[in-house]
Amino acid sequence: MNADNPAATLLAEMARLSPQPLLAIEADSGTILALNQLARDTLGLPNAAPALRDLFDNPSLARQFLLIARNNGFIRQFEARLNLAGGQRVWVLLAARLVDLDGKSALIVSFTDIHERHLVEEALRESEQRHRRVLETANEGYALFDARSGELLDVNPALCELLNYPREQLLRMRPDEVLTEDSMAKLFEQRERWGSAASRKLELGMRRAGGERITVEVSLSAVSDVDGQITSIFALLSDITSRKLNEERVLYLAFYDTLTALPNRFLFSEHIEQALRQQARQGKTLALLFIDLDDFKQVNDTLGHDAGDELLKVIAKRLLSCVRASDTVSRQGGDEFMVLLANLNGEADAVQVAEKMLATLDAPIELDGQQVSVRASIGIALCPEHGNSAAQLRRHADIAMYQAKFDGKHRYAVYRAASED
Ligand SMILES: Nc1nc2c(ncn2[C@@H]2O[C@H](COP(=O)(O)OP(=O)(O)OP(=O)(O)O)[C@@H](O)[C@H]2O)c(=O)[nH]1
Repeated sequence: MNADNPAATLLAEMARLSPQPLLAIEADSGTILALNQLARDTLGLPNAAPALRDLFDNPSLARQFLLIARNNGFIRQFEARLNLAGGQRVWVLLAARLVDLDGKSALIVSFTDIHERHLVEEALRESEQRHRRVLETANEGYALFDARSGELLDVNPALCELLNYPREQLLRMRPDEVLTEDSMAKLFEQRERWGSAASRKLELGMRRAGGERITVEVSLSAVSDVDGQITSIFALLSDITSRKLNEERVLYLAFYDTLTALPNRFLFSEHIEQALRQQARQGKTLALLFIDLDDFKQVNDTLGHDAGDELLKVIAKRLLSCVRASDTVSRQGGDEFMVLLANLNGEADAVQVAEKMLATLDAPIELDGQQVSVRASIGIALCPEHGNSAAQLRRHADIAMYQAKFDGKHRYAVYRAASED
């Protein structure tokens, strides 16, 4: 112990025992004046200590460090990479305080090894930047929104383009300004059930700036905090409007007649099966009416095929006007239509509809300035009287229709067992 200056001896002893590396540096030149054993070992310095700038792997950072310390009198946190013993270069967090040393400014400097943390943070920063670059250049729209308020937190350029809004405007908008009402309800329902799954796919309707409606496929992923609470939702959106329209078109073509927009043969068969099941439960009468236009060929031959098409469309509308919403009018092909009447009390009800159809069709139709008159023959088959299957009913309505043609056209005929011969 230094008997002349016990306090100095104590300080020297404290510095020796400190778990922190400590250095005393001349504030102007950066020359190292003293350092504790831990600093000496960590930095691998010889007894003749070099200047601070030799310790920094970036000398301009060393200059900056000294400047700040001199100006502020202290530095709480300063990240730098130091050259350590054995040639290692390690990230450290430096702290410093300016002190007066016999009229000269000196700095007491300590540092903590943060190499691992720094590398992890750097990797995170890089990965964040990579992800951001992917999102910035992606064709898919991206949105991050608050799980509780639904507020949009982030969007990428593809989403701005998809919805046709500038980024700043989009970020200020409420979800219900871009989502349709049903889609809002769908999303809300999802939110209630978020806990059960980490990600979901939904089809949602959206409105672009200007009002155009689009359909998007949205993949939603929940983002949780350390306590497992869902804080935000990450959404990737792709425009599937044209795919949906194509699907709808394909479905439409499969089930509907493009000329008249009536159900086609295939969809009509489905309706018959359904009606037969209902008939079996309720026991009411079901009627199948087979309608074939009379002498339609003449219309085509005299006025042309396009006029014939127009006529078929008018006839479809007129037939529809004769039935209830729960009945089905279909076009089977050519000039043949079939109508399914459900929940009848008996034959008389079916006959009444057939008579109404004949009368309605009778009214002249104007085509290209000409008055055209179209008539039809109708065959009627009833369930259960004339059969319990779609095939039987079709066959018997067909036979009855030919009976009507045979009897002079422009009339209806109800199937009679004898007429099968
Ligand atoms: N314009 C038009 N004509 C069609 C279409 N499909 C079939 N046709 C025509 O409809 C006519 C049907 O004739 P048919 O049922 O055989 O005979 P019809 O002249 O109606 O005589 P009857 O049935 O005996 O009263 C034919 O000339 C077909 O070419 C169509 O989609 N559009």
